[in-house]
Amino acid sequence: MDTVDSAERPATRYLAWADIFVVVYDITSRLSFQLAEQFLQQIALHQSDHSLCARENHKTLLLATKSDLERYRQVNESDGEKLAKKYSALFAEICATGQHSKVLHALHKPIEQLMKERASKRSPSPRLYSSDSEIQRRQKGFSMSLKNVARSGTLRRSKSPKSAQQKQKTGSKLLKLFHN
Ligand SMILES: Nc1nc2c(ncn2[C@@H]2O[C@H](COP(=O)(O)OP(=O)(O)OP(=O)(O)O)[C@@H](O)[C@H]2O)c(=O)[nH]1
Repeated sequence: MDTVDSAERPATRYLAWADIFVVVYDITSRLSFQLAEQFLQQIALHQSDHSLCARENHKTLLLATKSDLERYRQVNESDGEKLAKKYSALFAEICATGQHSKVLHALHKPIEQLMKERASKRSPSPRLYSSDSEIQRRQKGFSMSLKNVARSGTLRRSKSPKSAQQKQKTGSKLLKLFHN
């Protein structure tokens, strides 16, 4: 995701649906590092309260770019690592203009981890996932509601002969009128 767009809407709108957050800073800019921490804080806050979130869990990757510009470095690699650790994020220093394989590897890691975690949480069979007692409870609840429906139907049906008689009476009155 790119949190900067032409509409200048708040970046927090991504928090509800994102599976993976990639927070990028520039090693030649201390300010970008500080901003990265602010984003990490927002993500951590969101993760502690899932009430607005449709996702089960997330992964966060803290990505430091411009590792080729060593002479302009303002943020040590260890500072990046520490920050990532503080927010339980993955960390990588990359150079966008250099080896693409390193960039790809860094981006692939959180995807891989998330998929593994979700696969291990998912049950191989839905029948095994719900306990037998849970299934029985649901079946009991269902049959109870069926009984209630049937009961209310019987009540209605007990009223219906009366109304059928009334209909018949009205019909015969109308026929008499026509005959007359
Ligand atoms: N040398 C070097 N330059 C980079 C690297 N990553 C990005 N740049 C350069 O930094 C500038 C900004 O890169 P962008 O990817 O546009 O950064 P951004 O933060 O998305 O910028 P905005 O879209 O303007 O907000 C461009 O000129 C890039 O070529 C890197 O790893 N090394």
